[in-house]
Amino acid sequence: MASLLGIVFPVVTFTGHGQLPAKLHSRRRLVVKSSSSSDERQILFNRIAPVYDNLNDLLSLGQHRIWKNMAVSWSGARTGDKVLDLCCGSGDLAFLLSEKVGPSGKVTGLDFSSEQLAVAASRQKLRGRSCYKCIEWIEGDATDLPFDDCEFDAITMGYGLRNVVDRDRAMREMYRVLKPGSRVSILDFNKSNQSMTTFMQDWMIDNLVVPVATLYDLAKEYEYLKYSISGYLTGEELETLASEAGFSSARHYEISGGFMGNLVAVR
Ligand SMILES: C/C(=C\Cc1cc(O)c2ccccc2c1O)CCC[C@H](C)CCC[C@H](C)CCCC(C)C
Ligand SMILES: C[S@@+](CC[C@H](N)C(=O)[O-])C[C@H]1O[C@@H](n2cnc3c(N)ncnc32)[C@H](O)[C@@H]1O
Repeated sequence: MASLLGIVFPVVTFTGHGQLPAKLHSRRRLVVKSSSSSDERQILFNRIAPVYDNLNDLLSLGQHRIWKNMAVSWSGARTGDKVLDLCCGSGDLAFLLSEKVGPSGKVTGLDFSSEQLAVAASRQKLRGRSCYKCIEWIEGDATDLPFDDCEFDAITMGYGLRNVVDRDRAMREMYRVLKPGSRVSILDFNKSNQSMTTFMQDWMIDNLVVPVATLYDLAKEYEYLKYSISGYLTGEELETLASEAGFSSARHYEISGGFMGNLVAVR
């Protein structure tokens, strides 16, 4: 397991109109723990979809765009490739992939949240570059992919695997649909072995993330972050998960002081 420290001063940008929507209408309160079901997670991501992008920019001071760029670079996606962004959400990594593969390539973004996919499609309409036209959005489950064996030249998964209930099955599906010799690049929070890192992550979520999310009646949804990180796999365990799914090699890189991590596995 290697460690890369990438701290760059970002410019915070807002997608859409730069304004966060007014407080979301409060509905049934959601309590989502790391033991939550797939349906509860689907509800969660549908519910946060309207503010997801802007809160990510605000709460990470724009850093998440750097981490996503790193994940896409590590995927090895090149001009003309056919690539998959799993758990694509509002499409951040899919858009970055389309810039790598260009108009001659093909990007598929898959997610089981219809609301997240609606945001992705609306963002795509606002973008003029020809490379963005090559993206298609599919509503589906990462544990049961609607694709043939050996279909893709690269796969990315940004902040998705931690949220998938059956991670073993998702990893096996990624192996199945990847071409031999191709890579999967999986970006997520890092479940650190360093108690100070874990303390800092929890402190930031409790004292920065959740208070801001509370302004949008999303406290429970963002509290889930902490539970999901504690229920996630360490870098070493992710490397083992990939190897057990059949990948020939797997390396987990810690980034941004160990707050985040990226698994790169080769089929
Ligand atoms: C893009 C990021 C998180 C995506 C994300 C993933 C999830 O599983 C969620 C679950 C429930 C609600 C929301 C999400 C979600 O947004 C990472 C950046 C955004 C984070 C919300 C901000 C986290 C702050 C870090 C703990 C500290 C950042 C330090 C940095 C050096 C400033
Ligand atoms: C935190 S978001 C990440 C979105 C995007 N990749 C990004 O980096 O911003 C996690 C996404 O995973 C999706 N997701 C969780 N479990 C899934 C599953 N089993 N199948 C498909 N999508 C899933 C959610 O709907 C959500 O859009």
